[in-house]
Amino acid sequence: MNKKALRKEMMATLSSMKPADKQEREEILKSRLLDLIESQGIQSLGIVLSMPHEMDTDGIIDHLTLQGKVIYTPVCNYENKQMEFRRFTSFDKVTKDEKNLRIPEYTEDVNNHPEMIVVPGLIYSQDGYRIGYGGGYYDRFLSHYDGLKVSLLFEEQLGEVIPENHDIPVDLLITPERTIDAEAERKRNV
Ligand SMILES: Nc1nc2c(c(=O)[nH]1)N(C=O)[C@@H](CNc1ccc(C(=O)N[C@@H](CCC(=O)O)C(=O)O)cc1)CN2
Ligand SMILES: Nc1ncnc2c1ncn2[C@@H]1O[C@H](COP(=O)(O)OP(=O)(O)OP(=O)(O)O)[C@@H](O)[C@H]1O
Repeated sequence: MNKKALRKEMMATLSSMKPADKQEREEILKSRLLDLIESQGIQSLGIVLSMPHEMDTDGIIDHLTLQGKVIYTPVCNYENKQMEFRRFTSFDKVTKDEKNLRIPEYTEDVNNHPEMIVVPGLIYSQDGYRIGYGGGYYDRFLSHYDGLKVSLLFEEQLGEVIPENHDIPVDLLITPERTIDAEAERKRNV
């Protein structure tokens, strides 16, 4: 199957998850991520404002904002294909971009080097390679980023991903069941 068909299939799988079941697993993912942030002493992080079929990030963002962590969310420039991370302060100060994605209202407070970035995606291999939504926004961005890269996913999203030249793998994969040290998997595979 090509990447486009794989994306479509995974979107359908995610959309067909029973809401109660999805919510229960998201709660586990949330607490696993919060534990990691705590144990690593992370103060600043980049994370998406989720779309309906995605892993819900609003609860995570709420919790971290209350803890005083500094949150940045992505804003895409669809012309030059670049992405930057803008400071998020409140859900009252969120607007929509031209593709209907939620973004923080304009602020000059941009930080492209938060300590951790939660990287979105549809399909992941155990060694941290990823099929995203196809813009290449994260791959381009991550080529200049050297902090901790973490992804949150359901077990159903683990599969085979054939790495391409520009693909930047993540360091850790968190599922409701386990945390996979993707970097160690890569070392094991060479
Ligand atoms: N919630 C959330 N925000 C996010 C992402 C994400 O995965 N989730 N992104 C993660 O990268 C970035 C946005 N990614 C995008 C990827 C592709 C297109 C896009 O141009 N889509 C085409 C259709 C592509 C297709 O053929 O399926 C379009 O809308 O015309 C837009 C945004 C930043 N913000
Ligand atoms: N570092 C880069 N420099 C230039 N072009 C890139 C880079 N990374 C990705 N691209 C281009 O972006 C397009 C989409 O890439 P790809 O299919 O790997 O996206 P993806 O991994 O699904 O998305 P994302 O990285 O946004 O989650 C491709 O045409 C690819 O060549």
